[in-house]
Amino acid sequence: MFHISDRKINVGILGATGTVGQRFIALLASHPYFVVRSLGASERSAGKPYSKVVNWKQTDPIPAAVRDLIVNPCAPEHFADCTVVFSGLDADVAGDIEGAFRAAELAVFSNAKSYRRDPHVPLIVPLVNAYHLSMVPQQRSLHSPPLKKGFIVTNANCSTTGVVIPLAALERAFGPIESCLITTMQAISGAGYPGVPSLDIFDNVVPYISGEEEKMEWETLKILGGLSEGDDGLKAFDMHARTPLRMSASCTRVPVLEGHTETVSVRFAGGGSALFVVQFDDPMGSAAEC
Ligand SMILES: NC(=O)C1=CN([C@@H]2O[C@H](COP(=O)(O)OP(=O)(O)OC[C@H]3O[C@@H](n4cnc5c(N)ncnc54)[C@H](OP(=O)(O)O)[C@@H]3O)[C@@H](O)[C@H]2O)C=CC1
Ligand SMILES: N[C@@H](CC(=O)OP(=O)(O)O)C(=O)O
Repeated sequence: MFHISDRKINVGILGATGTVGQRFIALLASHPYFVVRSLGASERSAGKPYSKVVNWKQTDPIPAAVRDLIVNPCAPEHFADCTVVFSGLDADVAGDIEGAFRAAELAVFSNAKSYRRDPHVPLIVPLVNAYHLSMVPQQRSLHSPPLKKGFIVTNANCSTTGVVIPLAALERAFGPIESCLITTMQAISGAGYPGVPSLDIFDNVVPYISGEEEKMEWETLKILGGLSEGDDGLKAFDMHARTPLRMSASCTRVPVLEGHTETVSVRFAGGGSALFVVQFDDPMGSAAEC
């Protein structure tokens, strides 16, 4: 009998020295079929052993399998052994680098925002819209030149991820939502390391996180909306167009180390409303509790 764990898949991590990259390494350390083969970071870290350049912030020690790996520059030729890369790159550089890895026929799963608005890139929260992965063949075929294996898939903003899970469940139970009002209380871990200055966050609530509100409003529509097909035969993300959804988010940062909280108020197109609180421990996407 075939067991998936019999088939090892070599993976690389881009941005391996950062907060998200470290979390990837910790999560993959005892994975049954992903094996971390290559680590990438900036020229500042490249050429040195991982343990010497990383400012390790996880509770468990650096896994033995990666401690002594020499960090590579983020160029596809250093990841020739890999079929998949997970990216925790700084968004300022993720666009070009992830694009080059896709063009080199690697499967790229990114945490950065750079491709989330791309009309051919799925923005996936697995419990909600895994079916959006059906966009991948079109993404490959429209690439110039067309690709056989390369593609990019992104995950969502952490606050978006936490809220779309209950929103999708509510829509399944009670029909389309027509308006949604969210207030977030986001932990400082979401801002990475060193993150928010202590004098700004200690004994305070910071009432604004740059770009966060727009991301929550836009990403929610892409994730909860379906797929439509145009006259040209191309698939498109319909952005909840069949039953328009008005989103309004207000994002704040609170002096909590880990765990975002959000209060959410929704009104259903068919009448009725709901008010709930969602709390999740891991900004990279653990299950939400309502
Ligand atoms: N989707 C989600 O839930 C979340 C997504 N994010 C996103 O993930 C990404 C990483 O965040 P975070 O880990 O906090 O960031 P960090 O600043 O901690 O890490 C950034 C990483 O990018 C690398 N890097 C920076 N510049 C370059 C370059 N020119 N070439 C190659 N590598 C480079 C750094 O390497 P070096 O150490 O050598 O400088 C480091 O490994 C961001 O885009 C962030 O917005 C973050 C939190 C949650
Ligand atoms: N903005 C989130 C983390 C983050 O980096 O989001 P994004 O992946 O959308 O850039 C926070 O500060 O808690």
